Amino acid sequence: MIQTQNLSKHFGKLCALNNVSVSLQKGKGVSLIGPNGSGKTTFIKCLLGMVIPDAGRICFNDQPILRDSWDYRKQIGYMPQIGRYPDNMRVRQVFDLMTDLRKDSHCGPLDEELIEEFGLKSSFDKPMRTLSGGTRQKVSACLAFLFDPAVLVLDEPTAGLDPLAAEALKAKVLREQQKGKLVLMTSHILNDLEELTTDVMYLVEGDLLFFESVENILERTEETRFAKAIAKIMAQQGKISPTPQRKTIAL
Ligand SMILES: Nc1ncnc2c1ncn2[C@@H]1O[C@H](COP(=O)(O)OP(=O)(O)OP(=O)(O)O)[C@@H](O)[C@H]1O
Repeated sequence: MIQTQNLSKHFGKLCALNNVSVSLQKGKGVSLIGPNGSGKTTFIKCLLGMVIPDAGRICFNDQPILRDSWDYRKQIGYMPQIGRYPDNMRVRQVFDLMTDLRKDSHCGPLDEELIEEFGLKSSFDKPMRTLSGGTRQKVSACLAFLFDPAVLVLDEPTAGLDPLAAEALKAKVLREQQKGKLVLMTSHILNDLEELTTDVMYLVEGDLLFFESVENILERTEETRFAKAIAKIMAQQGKISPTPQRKTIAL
């Protein structure tokens, strides 16, 4: 569904992504894991066309993504780490605006399941600037699912959500995955990823350390729990490079 080949991105001298090649398939729950600053958000933004890679190729449904051909993005629902919205717009207006922008390309029914489950309609008349951080996250989550996209990209989806809302979101992600959608997500809360993950994409300092199924990871770490297995890998990784020297390029 999504393939990257030798994807690289530098910010000045800093190498944020270094020759990353992966294949993300439909029906999978891919967790993008790695220490702070390892390139997770940069990778996601490259897929979404929000960051332009310096080198490499991205294919969506076997078609290479070319500059200025953004149509594929309609098939991706994106929940950003921090959702930014016009402060004075009411929640209802944000949803109306998004629906209006998509009315020519989206003809199926809107997926309002999460709006109902979060009870978000009770906040529909509130201006965005007055929302709590968690409610703002709920708006971002509901928008990501609204147009029933084939791919969901969720950057720290449960951060700031109360436990009930986090569980509702996880159950929704699982249902969509079971329908055959591809879900790519990041989180530092490994327990939140446990039920949703089929494969792990592990980045360190812009390098893809491994892309591996959960079964393989459990087997090679001799652990039964996903969170423990990943923590073990992270600890080993920390021992290998206790004072990480970020790769830079000579300009
Ligand atoms: N626009 C930018 N300009 C300069 N440097 C950037 C920019 N965006 C990201 N970086 C740098 O690239 C590196 C990778 O950042 P990125 O946000 O992709 O990491 P991350 O793995 O998502 O981190 P976190 O877990 O903290 O969210 C970091 O060193 C970051 O400071």
